[in-house]
Amino acid sequence: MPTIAILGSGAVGALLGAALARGGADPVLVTREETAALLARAGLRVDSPLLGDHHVRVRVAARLDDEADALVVAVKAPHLPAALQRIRAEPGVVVPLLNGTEHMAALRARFGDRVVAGVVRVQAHRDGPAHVVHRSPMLSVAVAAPGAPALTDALRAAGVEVATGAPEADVLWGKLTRLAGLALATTAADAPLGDVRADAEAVAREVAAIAAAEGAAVGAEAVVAELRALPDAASSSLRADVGAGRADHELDAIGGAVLRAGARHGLPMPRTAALVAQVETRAVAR
Ligand SMILES: NC(=O)C1=CN([C@@H]2O[C@H](COP(=O)(O)OP(=O)(O)OC[C@H]3O[C@@H](n4cnc5c(N)ncnc54)[C@H](OP(=O)(O)O)[C@@H]3O)[C@@H](O)[C@H]2O)C=CC1
Ligand SMILES: CC(C)(CO)C(=O)C(=O)O
Repeated sequence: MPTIAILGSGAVGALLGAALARGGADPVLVTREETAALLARAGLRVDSPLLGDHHVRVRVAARLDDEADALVVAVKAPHLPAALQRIRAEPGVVVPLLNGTEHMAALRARFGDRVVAGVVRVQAHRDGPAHVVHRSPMLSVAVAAPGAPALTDALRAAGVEVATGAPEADVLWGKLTRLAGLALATTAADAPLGDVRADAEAVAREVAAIAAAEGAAVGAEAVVAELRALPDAASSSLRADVGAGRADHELDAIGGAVLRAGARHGLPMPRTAALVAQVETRAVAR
């Protein structure tokens, strides 16, 4: 059985850890000391329309000292440098599931070409450190070429939908193009998608142009059609984080990364820039 470590025991890390544990794998969640102690004592409560509502025990540690076949990285971007200090071993493959693109360089500086891009599609949040709430049955992971079979075989066995083999740019920019409009428009207005569809679609078109410049096969109209198919009530974790006054929101990893890439390619990003500025104002005011 491959050894899988997950850095971060939040919404994504805990949900995948719970799925893997229930699927018969023996993952270890690497997380902060206090959280590790609590999870070791109390285990993890999961409310999930996909996995069922259950209580599960998952191994936890505050550091990864032992070899692992795969390391999943599931912390928010602002915590990445500090969280990486906990990884003292050299995992066989490292698959980050962060939103954004710029974490790839930081991870490659540490782990070299063992880093394989990944993204997760899920709507989940934590209700305290030992309780994860999965809000819809969607849970899918995409891992770019050359893949990470030690991880993806175990995820499939645990019932998680997995796609593999697409080029890295398609995986990262495909997710960011789908996310940026939804995240920036809902957060800038502090409103659900139904109230801000025009902004979300305008940003998606601007980001799709960057994705194309980055060599990703991401069709603007396909993304806009997906946005149109989302319910009016759809929202984003960026909106939830900024609304809750969390300092570790991912505006820079999402909007900042998009604007920097736009500047690199000389592409105008007027709607994205305006929404990023509005979110910054909201975040500072809290
Ligand atoms: N939630 C979602 O629905 C989705 C999230 N994502 C992406 O997944 C990534 C993770 O998000 P999410 O799981 O929601 O985030 P959460 O805030 O729920 O969880 C983050 C986890 O990181 C841990 N952490 C923070 N600092 C450190 C540190 N120094 N050392 C070890 N662990 C640390 C936190 O620990 P502690 O428990 O102690 O606070 C927490 O367990 C983000 O990039 C997000 O954009 C992508 C798609 C959907
Ligand atoms: C849009 C969503 C829920 C898709 O996974 C997401 O990634 C986020 O809000 O951060």
